[in-house]
Amino acid sequence: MGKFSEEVMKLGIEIMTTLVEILGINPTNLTPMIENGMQVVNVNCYPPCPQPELALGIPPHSDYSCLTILHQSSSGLEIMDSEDNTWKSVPHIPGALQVNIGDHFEVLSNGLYKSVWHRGTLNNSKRRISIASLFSLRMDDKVETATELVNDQNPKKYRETSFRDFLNFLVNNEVGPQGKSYRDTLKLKNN
Ligand SMILES: O=C(O)CCC(=O)C(=O)O
Ligand SMILES: [Fe+2]
Repeated sequence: MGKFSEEVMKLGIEIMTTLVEILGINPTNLTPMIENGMQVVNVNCYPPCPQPELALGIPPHSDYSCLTILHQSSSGLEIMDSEDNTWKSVPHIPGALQVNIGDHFEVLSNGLYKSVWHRGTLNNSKRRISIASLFSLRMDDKVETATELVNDQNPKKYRETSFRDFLNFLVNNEVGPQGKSYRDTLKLKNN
């Protein structure tokens, strides 16, 4: 697990710095913040469920990360397709890793990158394991929308945030299927 996490972290940093480069924003301050950032590893274990259509493994959410890299032992991850508002299953491809944008990069890119709305479903035949590595900046490092991406045609759409702000939100709010989405609380009112 240690070696896997180390390698996934290297991959995550490479993808995140490339995504920053593609946006054409100044990487001078951002790259060291990404390289010194946090990796939270969620290991999810879903036992077989006799009536999977009546339950969910993980309710719909977006990840509080810049980027998430996920390994799944069998299919079960579903993402919301914003084109037609339906859930689409992410196929299980042995050895493949799924890369999702998280809330941080939606804020940084002023909405050019969209945080992925996703959920974990259950099945009635076999235990499923997923390992999600969530990469974010350090606890008190603020993520803010890149000034290069804000102009008269594209006003700033999000307020700045840190991982600690997210933890405070979790303590003070109801989360889960009926709860508030943290990403929505980051959107500025005039958008
Ligand atoms: O099990 C899955 O496929 C989803 C896991 C997930 O979304 C998470 O750990 O944040
Ligand atoms: Fe997730």
